[in-house]
Amino acid sequence: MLVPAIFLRHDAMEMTDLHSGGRRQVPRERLSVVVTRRLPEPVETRLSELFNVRLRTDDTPMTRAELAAVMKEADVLVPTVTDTIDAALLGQAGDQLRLIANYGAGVDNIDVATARQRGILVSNTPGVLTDDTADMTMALIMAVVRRIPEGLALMQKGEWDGWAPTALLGGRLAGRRLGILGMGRIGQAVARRARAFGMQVHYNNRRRLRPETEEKLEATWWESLDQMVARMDVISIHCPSTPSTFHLMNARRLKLLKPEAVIVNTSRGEVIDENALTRGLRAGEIAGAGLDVYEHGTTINPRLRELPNVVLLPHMGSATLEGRIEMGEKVLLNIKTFEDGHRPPDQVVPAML
Ligand SMILES: NC(=O)C1=CN([C@@H]2O[C@H](COP(=O)(O)OP(=O)(O)OC[C@H]3O[C@@H](n4cnc5c(N)ncnc54)[C@H](O)[C@@H]3O)[C@@H](O)[C@H]2O)C=CC1
Ligand SMILES: O=C(O)C(=O)CO
Repeated sequence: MLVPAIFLRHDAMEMTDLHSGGRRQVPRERLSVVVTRRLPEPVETRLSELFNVRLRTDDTPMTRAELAAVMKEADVLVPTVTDTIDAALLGQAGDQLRLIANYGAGVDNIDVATARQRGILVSNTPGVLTDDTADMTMALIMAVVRRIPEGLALMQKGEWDGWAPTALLGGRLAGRRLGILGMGRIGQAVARRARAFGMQVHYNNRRRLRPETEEKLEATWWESLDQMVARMDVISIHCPSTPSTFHLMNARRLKLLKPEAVIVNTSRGEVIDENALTRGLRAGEIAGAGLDVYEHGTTINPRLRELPNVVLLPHMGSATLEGRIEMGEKVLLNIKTFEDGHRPPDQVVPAML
């Protein structure tokens, strides 16, 4: 693996004095940075070299009280996607808290609008986890459509009694219609993979893609999500969790799915009404589901676990060592750029959401 550039720099204690025409290097106090979870070791090491950092010693999430306490002291908070940084916590934050550098692409865990009102910048880690999450999406699509967990269970139980012409028949991906909801970075990476598998790619997005991008992806645009949902064999969700995407896949829309269709979600659980999905799956109105994320965090509808046509993963879409180190690199760059007096390259503002 290539060592990212940020891990090779050693200018932690110096900054260019812009007022003297950039000629003088001036020492300055290091930013105090608090990280809420354990991060891959190279990331923690580099953070410690660059900043006055307080790392988490055990790999448990901070309690709300711990978050409130560190937000009173830090210049920069590095939370992860499971830390809820809401208006109440932001209201108690110390005046010196200037940047929340999220270790994650999704920022639905942070009240970005309130942070902005309080003059606190927010940044995230987009792009570096696109391929990994798209790979996992394809893995989920294949697992559900080709019934991989059922085969696995048979083998693990030692119950396989040999090849049979009619055993565990799934569906062929080639030719199937994939409807992508949210055609941003990950949606487009899924589209490219799906085309390689011979799937027909369709999409609904807040904005239609440029014609050349659409052409390159060989993707068909649907202005109406309802109409797209009703015609697809697979629906894959890649829009962020925002007030406007909450339960976008609600009971009414789930009912539009063809009974042989499957639904996959590696975005955020809140986009699907999980209870309605469970009902639809149990009633045979939806053929299967592959989920990496859940509406209520780790509290998963127990009925989902009982269904053989449902594949559940523990939010591991971006879980590669490479991706997690590159997410750290993004966090480092965002903090360092901010420390140097510029906007973090991955700043998130409410208008983007
Ligand atoms: N499972 C995992 O481990 C991971 C999950 N994620 C999730 O994936 C999400 C997407 O990530 P990216 O593709 O990098 O984001 P992105 O910002 O590049 O793409 C999101 C797309 O959704 C579209 N969108 C927003 N609201 C919409 C609506 N109401 N209807 C239709 N389309 C809408 C946007 O226009 C944009 O094209 C993240 O916000 C995060 O929640 C991201 C990384 C890893
Ligand atoms: O980055 C994100 O948004 C995730 O869900 C975890 O990588």
